[in-house]
This record gives sequence, structure tokens and C-alpha cells, in this order.
Amino acid sequence: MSTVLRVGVVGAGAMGADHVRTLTTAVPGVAVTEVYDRDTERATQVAQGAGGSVATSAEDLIGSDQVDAVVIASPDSTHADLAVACIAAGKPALCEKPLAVTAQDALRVVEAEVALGRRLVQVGFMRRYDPGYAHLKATVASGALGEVRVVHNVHRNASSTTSATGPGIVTGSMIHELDTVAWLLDDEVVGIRIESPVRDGLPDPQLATLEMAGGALATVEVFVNAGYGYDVRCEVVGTAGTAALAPAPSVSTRIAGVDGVAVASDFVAHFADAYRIELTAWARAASAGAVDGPTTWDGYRANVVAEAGVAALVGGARQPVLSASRPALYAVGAR
Ligand SMILES: NC(=O)c1ccc[n+]([C@@H]2O[C@H](COP(=O)([O-])OP(=O)(O)OC[C@H]3O[C@@H](n4cnc5c(N)ncnc54)[C@H](O)[C@@H]3O)[C@@H](O)[C@H]2O)c1
Ligand SMILES: O[C@H]1[C@H](O)[C@@H](O)[C@H](O)[C@@H](O)[C@H]1O
Repeated sequence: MSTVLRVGVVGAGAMGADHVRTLTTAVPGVAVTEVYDRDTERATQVAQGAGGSVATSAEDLIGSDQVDAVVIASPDSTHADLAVACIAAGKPALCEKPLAVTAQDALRVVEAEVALGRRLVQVGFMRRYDPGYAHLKATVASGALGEVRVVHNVHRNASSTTSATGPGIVTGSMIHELDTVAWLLDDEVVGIRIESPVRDGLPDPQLATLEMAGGALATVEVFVNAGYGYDVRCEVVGTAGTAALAPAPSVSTRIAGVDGVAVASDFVAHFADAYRIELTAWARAASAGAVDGPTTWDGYRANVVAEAGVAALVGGARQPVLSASRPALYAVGAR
């Protein structure tokens, strides 16, 4: 491996293009050498901006001798196969969430790593790197809140083209909370219920209740067509106090008789720090041929909960989430 980590990026849409921008402007020791997108014009534009070249296919990019590590930012349905291909090629990868669309496909990725005996894929649960969420987790872990009883989550997008169906909202958007709550409480989801008023055929917003193995409850509102902007909130309620994410620090203005702060327009603006910290940590580990962030096991478990969530959304009833024993490969080192 060269001293500079040569990264190939699959998918040059909103997320892929932003990851390329972050990798080339804010992550030390990295060069984006190849980009592949099904839309060649998009790939060309993003590759040129990074000083890289356009690959002819995702498979060629993953196998290229000009690529040491891979970022997978193509649509959700492509993730599992590409992650397995990275494992087969022995290359570290950052695979955007969700790891797969079905739990069965996510398990294929886990099994490929277990067969290799080595972790190579980090799942893009970037909230774990967000300074606010990291502070919240440290506060919970300190015990200062007492025993956690409830976690309230709000997740709103102004609009979404990628979470465009009821199941897609669970698997593509709510998946963040399905991972975050388990990570925050160091616990597992054992049951899920989702209700939604259906408008124009789309169940949006969705209100979910998660039951945790340790007895806590979590509420999740996901609304991907909220119109006004991008808004993510989280409050943890314990027997001794509460802790909540503060609105992202920003300039407050007083203009035309109105006192206010701007709301970010999308995930790129809201979670810029989280993506930068995530990519920096991933690149550092990948330079040593490894990964150390959210694991494929975390990705698989989130997919298991999402699958139960989709069944709950469709059937209306609470769905149990079956537990599974964690392979030894994922016992330590998970973030
Ligand atoms: N972590 C986060 O906060 C976050 C934020 C946004 C998106 N994402 C994830 O990133 C991925 C991309 O989302 P997006 O918002 O950039 O979507 P997008 O629609 O803006 O971009 C997707 C890109 O993939 C390309 N594409 C389609 N099929 C492809 C294929 N088979 N191979 C290669 N490229 C292909 C499209 O041409 C498009 O350029 C999704 O998996 C999404 O869930 C994660
Ligand atoms: O793919 C995106 C991404 O995961 C965002 O972080 C989330 O807010 C959106 O709802 C989802 O569609």
C-alpha cells in the first residue's frame, strides 16, 4: 500500500460527491483516485474535481491496483454485493448505511468477514461520530442521568428522493435511529411498533416505539417530507435527569423584527462534522489495512430491526425482534 491512501468511490450522487469533497479537502493522507457512477457524466464531474479518473464498473474499481480502499455510496440495494466484493478483494471499505436492504443480505456480508477472519467493512452510521451524539453517549455512560427510561428521537428531512416508499423510509431513514438508540444505551431492540397516517399513498411521517432489552422505551418520529428543513433531535430521559442534543451551533440573527437561527437544509449541511470525523477515522484505520468503526454486525442488527419495523408498519401490530449471538470477530473493537 502506498503512503497516501488511494480511495475509490462508488456512487457520485449527493452523498458520494460530498464524501469525495470531504476526503479531498479535509482528510489528511488521502487521494481519490477512481470514481464510478452508473451516470458517467456525474462520475466524470466528481472524478475531475478530485483529480481522479472514471472507472468503467464498480467491480473494476474494487479490483483496481490504483485503489487501496473503497467508499460505497451507491443506492441501498447495491451495498451488500459491493461490500462482499470488497471483502473478496481484501480492501477496507466504508459502506454507506444501510448495510443491505434485507437482514439476509446483511448477514451475507457478516458471513464473508467471518469466513475471512478479519473485519474490512465499516458501516456509515456517522451519527456515532457526531460531536453532539458522542457527548450524549458519554453523558449516558457516566450514569449522571440515573437509569435511562425513555429516548425521544425526531428525524426530519425537507424532502427525500431516496426514501420514497413506506418500507424505504424505515430501511433508509429510520435505520439511523435503530442503530443510534442501541449504541447510545448499549442495549438491543427487542420489539417495534410503527404507526403512520398515509397521505397520497406514502406512510410519512412514521411514529415508532422501540422496546429495549433493558426495559427502556424509545420513540422515533421520522418525517422525510417535512418541508421546512433538516432536523434531528434526541433526548434521553433517566431517573436522575435528562440530556438532549442542543441545536447545532450557529449564528443567531435578528433581522426584520425576527430573532432566529437557520435550520440546515439537508444531511450534508447538518452532519458535516460527523462525516469529516467519520471519514478521517476510517481513512486512518484503512491506511493500516483495517477498520474500527460501526461493524457489519451493527449493520446486520439494524437491518433485523428494520425488517421487523417494515412488518409492523404493514401489519399494524407490534413485532418482536429476535436476538442472535454475536460472532467473536465483533466482540471487541467496535465503536
Ligand atoms: N449517512 C448518511 O447520512 C447518508 C446520507 C445520504 C445518503 N446516504 C446513503 O448514501 C447512498 C447514496 O445516497 P444519495 O443520497 O447520494 O443518493 P443519490 O440518488 O443522490 O445518488 C446515488 C448515485 O448512485 C448512482 N447509481 C445508481 N445505481 C448505481 C449503481 N448500480 N452503481 C453505481 N452507482 C449507481 C446514481 O447515478 C447516483 O449518482 C444511499 O445508500 C443512502 O442511503 C447516507
Ligand atoms: O439516505 C438519507 C440519509 O441517511 C440521511 O441521513 C437521512 O436523514 C435521510 O432520511 C436518508 O434518506
